[in-house]
Amino acid sequence: MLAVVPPPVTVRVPSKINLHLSVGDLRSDGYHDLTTVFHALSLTDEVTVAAAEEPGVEVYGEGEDAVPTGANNLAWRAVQALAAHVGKDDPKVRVVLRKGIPVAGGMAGGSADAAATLVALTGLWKLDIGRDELAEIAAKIGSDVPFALYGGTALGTGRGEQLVPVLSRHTFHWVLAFDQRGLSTPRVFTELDRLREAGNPPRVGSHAPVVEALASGDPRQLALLLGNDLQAAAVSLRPGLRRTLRAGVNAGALAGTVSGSGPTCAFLCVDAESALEVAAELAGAGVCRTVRVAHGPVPGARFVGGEDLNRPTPPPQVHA
Ligand SMILES: C[C@](O)(CO)[C@H](O)COP(=O)(O)OP(=O)(O)OC[C@H]1O[C@@H](n2ccc(N)nc2=O)[C@H](O)[C@@H]1O
Ligand SMILES: Nc1ncnc2c1ncn2[C@@H]1O[C@H](COP(=O)(O)OP(=O)(O)OP(=O)(O)O)[C@@H](O)[C@H]1O
Repeated sequence: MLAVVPPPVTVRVPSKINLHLSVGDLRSDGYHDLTTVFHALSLTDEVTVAAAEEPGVEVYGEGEDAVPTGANNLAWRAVQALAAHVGKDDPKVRVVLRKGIPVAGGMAGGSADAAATLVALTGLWKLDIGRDELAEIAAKIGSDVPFALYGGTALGTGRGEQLVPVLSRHTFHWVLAFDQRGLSTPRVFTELDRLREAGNPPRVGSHAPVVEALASGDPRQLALLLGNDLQAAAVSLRPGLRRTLRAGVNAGALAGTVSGSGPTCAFLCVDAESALEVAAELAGAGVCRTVRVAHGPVPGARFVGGEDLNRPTPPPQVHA
């Protein structure tokens, strides 16, 4: 009898920025308590999973050479975590990543791929597992993985894995400046600890005003409130980011912030038209590798129709 091979499954997954990121002290488990407002952006990765005799990971697109394809790829860790959860040993799966999210850019690209892989495998393996059960598996893979499952705008606490949705009435328009190289997340947290031991870098206040600004939907109000405790550490490790942040505001953005652990800078613009103008001017300013426009909030990891494993990666929008 012929075995029936299920068709490949593709999932699109958003990147994130942190509109507000307050970092507490170092915990005994090596993590820091956080309070953060996550915001999912339309800059996405696509993940296809397919049954295959030769299991493994393939990576195409943004930063493909910097992404491991072995057991430490976060997408492969998701395959193993879900397989263990449902008692499948030796999962025969091929995972194809089409990356649009910058690698080690502070936009949770690897976490996004892990979240997308979990969702895609529920389709491939026909599993009846809801988002909340997937989120528990996701949190074991990384602090940012659960948010990529839900998307939207959410308040994150704990390591960032405990989530509550936040009402956001408006589509906000962003310009993203990718840096030449990535930054290691643990290194940026360690640099913040060092800066705090040496002095008193500024700390962001409460997240409450950011939540109010999101409910009002006014980008000008939100722009005044963007804040990230990791920004001082990212700038300390990559001083050129100061120039990038200034250049975005000089180009007409309402405000700029380092995204998460950096080095990507996110600039909030008044509307879609302004974002295109800011992107064009920033691309010409010579302060970053590549510029993209994006909007948020957008939903979390979602199935995409029309499977084709050989589909090329979409071209970038604006180049520096
Ligand atoms: C900077 C953020 O992107 C903000 O959303 C996240 O906190 C980072 O999340 P992530 O990349 O999923 O991080 P994980 O893979 O969980 O952790 C990587 C490393 O970052 C540091 N880390 C991460 C999260 C956290 N709350 N405290 C930390 O100190 C730890 O050294 C940890 O070993
Ligand atoms: N699927 C993946 N995509 C990108 N990087 C991956 C992946 N799997 C493992 N990695 C490794 O993880 C490192 C961090 O990648 P990632 O792109 O998730 O960083 P990040 O966006 O700064 O993360 P975060 O914002 O969650 O801190 C990379 O340098 C790479 O070596």
